[in-house]
Amino acid sequence: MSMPKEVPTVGSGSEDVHKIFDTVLILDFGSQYSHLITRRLRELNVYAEMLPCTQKIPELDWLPKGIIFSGGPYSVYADGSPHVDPSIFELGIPILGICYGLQEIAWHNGRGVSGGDKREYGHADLHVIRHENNPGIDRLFSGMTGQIQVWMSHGDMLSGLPPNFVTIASTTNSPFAAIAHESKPLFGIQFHPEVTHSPRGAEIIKHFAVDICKCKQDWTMEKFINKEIERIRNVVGETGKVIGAISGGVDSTVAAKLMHHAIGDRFHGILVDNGCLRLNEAKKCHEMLTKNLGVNLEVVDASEEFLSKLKGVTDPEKKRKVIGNTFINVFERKALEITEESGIHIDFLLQGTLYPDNVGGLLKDMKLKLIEPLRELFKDEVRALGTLLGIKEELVWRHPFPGPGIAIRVLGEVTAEQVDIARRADNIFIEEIRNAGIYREISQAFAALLPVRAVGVMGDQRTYEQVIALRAVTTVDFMTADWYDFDGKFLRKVSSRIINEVKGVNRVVYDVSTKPPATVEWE
Ligand SMILES: Nc1ncnc2c1ncn2[C@@H]1O[C@H](COP(=O)(O)OP(=O)(O)OP(=O)(O)O)[C@@H](O)[C@H]1O
Ligand SMILES: O=c1[nH]c(=O)c2[nH+]cn([C@@H]3O[C@H](COP(=O)(O)O)[C@@H](O)[C@H]3O)c2[nH]1
Ligand SMILES: NC(=O)CC[C@H](N)C(=O)O
Ligand SMILES: [Mg+2]
Repeated sequence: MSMPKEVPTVGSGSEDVHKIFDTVLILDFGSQYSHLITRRLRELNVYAEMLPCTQKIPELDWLPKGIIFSGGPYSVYADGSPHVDPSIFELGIPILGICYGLQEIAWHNGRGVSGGDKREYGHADLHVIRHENNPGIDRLFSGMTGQIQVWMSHGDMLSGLPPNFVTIASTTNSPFAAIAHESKPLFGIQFHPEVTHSPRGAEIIKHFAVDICKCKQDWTMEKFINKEIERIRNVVGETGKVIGAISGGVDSTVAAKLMHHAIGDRFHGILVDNGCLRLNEAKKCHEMLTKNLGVNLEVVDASEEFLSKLKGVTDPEKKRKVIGNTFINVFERKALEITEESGIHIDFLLQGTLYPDNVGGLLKDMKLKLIEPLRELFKDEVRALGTLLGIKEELVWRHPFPGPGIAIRVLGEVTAEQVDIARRADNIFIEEIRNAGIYREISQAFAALLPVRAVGVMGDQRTYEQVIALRAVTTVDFMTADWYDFDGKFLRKVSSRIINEVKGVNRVVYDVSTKPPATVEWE
């Protein structure tokens, strides 16, 4: 569940934004799809924000035009399960409950929810029930009649209709699959309209946000840029300085450009060479960002520090922790150094965090406050933003590269020698993908170095060397992914180049696993 963050953060969502845009507030009960609700609303050009489910509306300094309760992994009737502040139902603001959210509405409005006999996961046929004699009560389903396909993921269900509610849709397993209050703007649906598996889900969300909540559809990327630049200027003040964690990846590049627009040279980007970057990455990024984007960027070579801390570490999560903590140490040291040199105190650290990124726990002890201008956005929105800001296509369409870098692509212990092997193989793979003109068709590609040795023969000599696994996937959102179907000739060429050019490798394999059950990365 999204809990309030442990670090002070100044993401989007200062009070002024609510003066400009009508806002739908999503109260998050921890569903894996909560952020997709925000996403669907923004596709309608409706501004949306998500807060923890326990948020009390009177404590906000703005009022949402509508509220959506997300789904969640809990059961409303269980001890300790999360609940909204009950006064929320008295505000007169339209509410839509999704899955757990529906159950929460029923639970607060005097009706039981219980474990059903049958769980419903996957597709279901929803029978829409029209109410000719009660016009408007079924307007969530305007223009829909008969059966529509929806996607379900629940085990609990309403054991009856709460007083003053009517049923507006049902399925064979859920007699109260959608309900509406007779006089108040309260709606609940058992299915998930936010996932693409509910083909008419976006329409249902539109009916709620636009027809029921009367939200204006005026949220655009251009407005986002202006709002964000103004917000950054307000937060940072006229003389404040910001340092930025810049990796050369899409997200931090776009964030840096935005920051540069907002405060110019008072922004100081820092690219940390953690010893696990791609081949010549630090140098290439430095050139691209300073020359093409005019961003003030310094490369800090901390590779020895990172590699020495990674010594003996083989567990993937431990690698991430070590690297995350070392990043923080480097940034804090750097901030102090700049303060000592210039006498200007540095309060802020810019990060290219996106909506679906999970930055959790790591930053607990950090003294710098985070500025995360892209916190609200998804990858494709960031690419659209980058394009609007005039960033070159080559940069905007780079494949994502994880913060821990090659450290999680060298399976087992990370040493400079192992990173070097993986990095050289990776470089050949990506080079050939670019030469073949298929870079944009692939969402992400890389080489991983396996910690096993295999027997081979090279120039009549027996070899006993390591294996490179190539991975290339296509995906929309990185939640699910498919392997890319290269032709044999291409793979033959890459394999031959890697085995010939990269010392220490005598075998290349291609990973043909989908996500799920595999992940994109090998660690
Ligand atoms: N080597 C690095 N030096 C400085 N900051 C870094 C480095 N690696 C990652 N970061 C910070 O961590 C954030 C998260 O990394 P992430 O890989 O998700 O984003 P990105 O590198 O900006 O974009 P992309 O997803 O395209 O790789 C970055 O936006 C950046 O702020
Ligand atoms: O910044 C990052 N730090 C990490 O620790 C990390 N682990 C995975 N990834 C990236 O997330 C996407 C999905 O990866 P998985 O299928 O392996 O979880 C892919 O794009 C991965 O590259 C990371 N990015
Ligand atoms: N996806 C959900 O919101 C599930 C809600 C509840 N835990 C159920 O199983 O019915
Ligand atoms: Mg990256």
